Amino acid sequence: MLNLGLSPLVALFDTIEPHLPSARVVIILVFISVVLLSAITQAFARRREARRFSKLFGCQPPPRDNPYDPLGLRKIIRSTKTFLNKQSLLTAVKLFSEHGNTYTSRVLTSNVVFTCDPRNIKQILATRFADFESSPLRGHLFKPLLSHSIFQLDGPHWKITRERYRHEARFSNLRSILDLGRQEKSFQTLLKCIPDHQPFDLYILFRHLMMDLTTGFCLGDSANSLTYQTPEKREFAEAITDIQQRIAAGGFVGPLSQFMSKKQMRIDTQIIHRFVEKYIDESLAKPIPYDKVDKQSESEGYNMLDALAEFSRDKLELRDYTTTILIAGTESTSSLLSSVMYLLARNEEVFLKLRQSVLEIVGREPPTFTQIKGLAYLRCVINEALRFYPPVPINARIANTATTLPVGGGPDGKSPVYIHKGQKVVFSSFAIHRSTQIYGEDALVFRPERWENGEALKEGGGAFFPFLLGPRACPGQQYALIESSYVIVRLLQTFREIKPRDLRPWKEHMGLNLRNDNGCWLEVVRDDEALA
Ligand code: HEM
Repeated sequence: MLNLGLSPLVALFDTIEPHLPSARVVIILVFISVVLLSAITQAFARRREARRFSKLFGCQPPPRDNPYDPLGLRKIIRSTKTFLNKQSLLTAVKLFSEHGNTYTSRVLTSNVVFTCDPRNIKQILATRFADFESSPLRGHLFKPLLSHSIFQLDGPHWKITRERYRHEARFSNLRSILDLGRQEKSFQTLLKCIPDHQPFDLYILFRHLMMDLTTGFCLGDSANSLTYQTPEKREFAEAITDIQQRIAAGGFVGPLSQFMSKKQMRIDTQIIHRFVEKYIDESLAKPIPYDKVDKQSESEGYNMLDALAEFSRDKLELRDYTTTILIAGTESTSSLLSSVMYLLARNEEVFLKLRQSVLEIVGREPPTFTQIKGLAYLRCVINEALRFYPPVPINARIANTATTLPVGGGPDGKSPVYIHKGQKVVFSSFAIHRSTQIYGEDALVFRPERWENGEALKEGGGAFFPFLLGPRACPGQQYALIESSYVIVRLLQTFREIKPRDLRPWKEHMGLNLRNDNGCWLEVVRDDEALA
């Protein structure tokens, strides 16, 4: 062997080799370096872009909620604690009063913007609608229950789905889908469950009522939650209630949802899919077009599944479309109904005024569409209940491009705010709806009169959005309003007194929809003149 004088080097290698990191450690180190490098490059690129936006549009950073919390860990612990103590919404209101209507908070590696300024809300939901998305924030939460539902889509696919609800499911023609006969039948069943001279929880009854009405609307068959349920229907109703709570919990814990057990969610999903698919098979077996003779009204016997099956024979698609509405239309409306009755029971003057207007305009008979639309004071009461307890009290979007919010930056909060691609913006209808700047000094008083003559909304859009605003506003808004109005009118025709039977204060319960954790305990007095 040639002696090149390398023996000292070989000896050195022999000494070092056992101490060299294994291949796995090298891979991890390289991975961490790449992540760090890309984070640093991204931070520099963002800083450059922020400077450009500052020059172009005068953007300035908003105040920071947790400047001494670089990883946002304190923020995460605080948010989890307030969520568990059922104080999230009031804490959010407090944070806005401390930092102003727009501020940022560090949450792990990202800077989240929180806003309750109507001008920013209008920008996110309407003016710059195309700059923001929602599917990256919640698409995964609905899996495996839903695959490509409207909740999980943005852009052109979302638009197509939205149009199909409008035209194929006929959401654009309310009178052709809202079956008032079905409403009356379910209302009569509800009445049988309400005891005389005894406290009862109306929230539970409303939840069952809405389950029955929504299954009737979506599948053409009631879940019979208010009466005798077959074991199959009971299992389905329980599964769909349970899964909504799990989806919501996943949303609240954010990235930690990866560590939550998905076992019960999979079981619920199987039950719901099996149940809905049975109706899909039945619907697909019917000849098209479906029999439309012998109907008292355009909407009689309408169900969304049959309407959609006239256009699509795809089982998965039909399952997604119907299951979405079973989720969107049940708890939201029972939450609204409970809030209205909770507030009416505590505001006797409003109750009496509303009852008088119902008896004058509608009388004792079940209301018609036209009569419901003519009940102006009822609309004021519903608006005020939606202002107080919006069923969707908090929401979020993620920017899909570099963009701006019109206000919230700088020491006076008047400058625009730069939003980088991928930045999350959280906005709260609960906070805006309680703002004294918008609703005046009596913002925390239940006063439906503020809605008369559009007085409450003189500030313009963005200050009241229980159904959201812009292209993505709730497509079921009119449906939900007429459906709820029908039930409230019938209750007011039937009962001449409603008394609260729970002295505990209202307490937040955040599922997919907001409700009172203590339910809606009431006692009612029937009007002898009411129709049976
Ligand atoms: C009081 C009752 C209701 C309230 C307060 C309400 C509120 C909302 C809100 C705030 C959104 C927007 C969610 C978001 O994009 O972040 C929404 C979306 C939606 N709602 Fe409602 N909703 C109600 C009832 C209903 C009903 C009865 C239906 C169907 C019959 C329905 C169907 C939908 C659908 C399909 C979406 C998704 C729209 C889209 O992403 O384009 N909702 N709703």
